[in-house]
Amino acid sequence: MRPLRIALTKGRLEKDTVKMFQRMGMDCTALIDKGRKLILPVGDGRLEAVLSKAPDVITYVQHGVCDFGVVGKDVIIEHPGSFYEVMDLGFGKCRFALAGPKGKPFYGGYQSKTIATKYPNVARTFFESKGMDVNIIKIEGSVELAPLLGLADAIVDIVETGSTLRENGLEVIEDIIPVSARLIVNVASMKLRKQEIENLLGKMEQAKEESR
Ligand SMILES: Nc1ncnc2c1ncn2[C@@H]1O[C@H](COP(=O)(O)OP(=O)(O)OP(=O)(O)O)[C@@H](O)[C@H]1O
Ligand SMILES: O=P(O)(O)OC[C@H]1O[C@H](OP(=O)(O)OP(=O)(O)O)[C@H](O)[C@@H]1O
Repeated sequence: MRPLRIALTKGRLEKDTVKMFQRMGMDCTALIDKGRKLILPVGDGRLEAVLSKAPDVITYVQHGVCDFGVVGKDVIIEHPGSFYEVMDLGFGKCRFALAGPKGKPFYGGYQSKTIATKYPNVARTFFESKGMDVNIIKIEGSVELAPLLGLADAIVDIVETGSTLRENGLEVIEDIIPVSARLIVNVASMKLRKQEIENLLGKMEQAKEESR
């Protein structure tokens, strides 16, 4: 049988996952010294990590080529799919917020607003819940630029410390929803490799408790 495969969101969440694996007593040398390699053994070789972009983590888990995935709740909300979301991993904590130029009232006025975001579904759902009709423009990164350049009235984006907003003359208008990293599991793997998966989940829970 092939090793259990876990798809990791490259970057921030990958680093926090390595720390979690280390607390679980797993050898992460290959993951740390990975160079440009994208599939790496973890621990004794019964687990391998696949490094990918966040939305692709969901794609690989949903198709069953990876048994697990570590992905932000932000990405799960934006790209819903069929998989089990089994654990809040307790890292990658941030929140979705509506933000705009400091001191400039957002609500009110008759003209419909333009919102820039990397998360159009999240933004649409948020404004629908308020009964507000807005124009949404998809931006791929550094969304804070859009109001500065006059493209948008406000943004819906991830906020952690608030420094990116502050340093660019923006402020939170309203918090939307808290976000953290989640462990997702393929539906068939959960049945077919139940014992191995439950074993690993137990160790992850323990590592999470230890990090508190
Ligand atoms: N400032 C932040 N603080 C904490 N967690 C964050 C922060 N920004 C993003 N995240 C979480 O980490 C995940 C990965 O973010 P990361 O910035 O590493 O990649 P990305 O922005 O999605 O992709 P890219 O490689 O295109 O920048 C996000 O989906 C979110 O859950
Ligand atoms: O509140 P803060 O602590 O400043 O963090 C928030 C910033 O972090 C994320 O950006 P990221 O670094 O992922 O860059 P990108 O969105 O441009 O890829 C997010 O999109 C914000 O820009």
